[in-house]
Amino acid sequence: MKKDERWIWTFRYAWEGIRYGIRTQRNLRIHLVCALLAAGAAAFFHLSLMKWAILILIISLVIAAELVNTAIEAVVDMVSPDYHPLAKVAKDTAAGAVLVCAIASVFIALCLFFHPVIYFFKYNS
Ligand SMILES: Nc1ncnc2c1ncn2[C@@H]1O[C@H](COP(=O)(O)OP(=O)(O)OP(=O)(O)O)[C@@H](O)[C@H]1O
Repeated sequence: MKKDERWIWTFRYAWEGIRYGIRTQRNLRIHLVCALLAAGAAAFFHLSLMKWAILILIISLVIAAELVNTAIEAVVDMVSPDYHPLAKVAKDTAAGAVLVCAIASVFIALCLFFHPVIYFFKYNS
């Protein structure tokens, strides 16, 4: 394979990983639905460009954390199919990372939408 063709395959493998995550991880699908709802709300409330940027950043962070969690689960299942306390540590801390990002995303969404929602109901009631 030519060197300049390799980056295309890198994208292809990355896309396969994302598709695998969506296919197998229920939580990832839930995060994606929440992300679509948040993007719809952002469009509805005409969020500023800066707020859009923050929203996209936190959505990407949650989805990336979920994909890394999926990767860690796969590696743990491969190297330690039987119970091992370190396998438990790896899976639980990876899941903890997703939880931290998900909780942060809820608080950030509250900050982003607080004023637009207040103004919307103030001037439409
Ligand atoms: N090989 C193992 N050794 C020790 N504990 C394990 C092992 N596999 C799983 N566990 C424990 O069981 C929990 C659930 O594991 P599981 O593989 O079902 O992950 P999960 O987070 O439920 O994955 P999914 O997102 O696919 O539902 C882990 O968080 C961990 O505490």
